[in-house]
Amino acid sequence: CAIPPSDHPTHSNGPKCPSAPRTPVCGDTRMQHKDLLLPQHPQSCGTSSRSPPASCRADPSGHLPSCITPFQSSLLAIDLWASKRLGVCAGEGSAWGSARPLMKVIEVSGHGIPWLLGTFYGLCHSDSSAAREVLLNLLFALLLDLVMVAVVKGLVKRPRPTHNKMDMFVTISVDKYSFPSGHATRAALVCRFVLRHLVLAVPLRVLVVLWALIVSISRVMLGRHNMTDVLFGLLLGYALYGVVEHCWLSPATAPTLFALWSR
Ligand SMILES: CC(C)=CCC/C(C)=C/COP(=O)(O)O
Repeated sequence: CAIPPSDHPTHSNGPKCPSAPRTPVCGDTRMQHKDLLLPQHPQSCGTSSRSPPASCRADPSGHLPSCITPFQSSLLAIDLWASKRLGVCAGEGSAWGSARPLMKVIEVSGHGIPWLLGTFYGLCHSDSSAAREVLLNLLFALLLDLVMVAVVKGLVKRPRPTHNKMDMFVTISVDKYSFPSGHATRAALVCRFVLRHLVLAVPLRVLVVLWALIVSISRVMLGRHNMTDVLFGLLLGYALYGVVEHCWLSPATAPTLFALWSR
């Protein structure tokens, strides 16, 4: 990676930022300011639209944490650069653009709508009380996941990568933000849930784990997310399963809810 002189953090008509890191440029994957967390505050140091220094974006009235260190901003820069390189299905003209339709099928397999509708359908049509208990808890897990992801996205407000084409199947307003990946949280949560509560043969268990990994990797390949969005999403989904397990709904703990679904 080279650092072009034009990206030096001192701007001719703005405040000087001597300690700010410069932005690496590799091939045509130059990072832009909007790739970093948030829209810039007008008073913050880097007023240029070209790679302003991350540490100068620390702004008490803005959305970036004021404590971001040069080390953290370097990690973010690496994340943006590597994610852009890995976004090989971000468009039809991208390096692996022909695989984009397949990636979009994988995307739908991890989308909230099919999971919510499928779980609800199963709940309405299941005859066994044990199956109803598992499905009711899966529904709770999926809703909890949607709420948590929406809250974190709304708080962090990290924009999606600039190379992302916003052509996703059914989104809600916070889905313009990227951190964390809702698909990754759902994949990790559903994977843990299924492995714990469904009796599956080993090859099927392996397939479930592979599905979760493929859904997660496809988020970066499609250009929807940076790697840190997906990694945090996986951790969040994994942790959310712990909450679901802790609050496990049963006829003893939630009798009214179970009465709704009993026949
Ligand atoms: C509308 C419903 C029920 C769910 C939205 C699902 C969705 C579009 C999540 C965004 O996922 P990423 O954060 O991985 O892009």
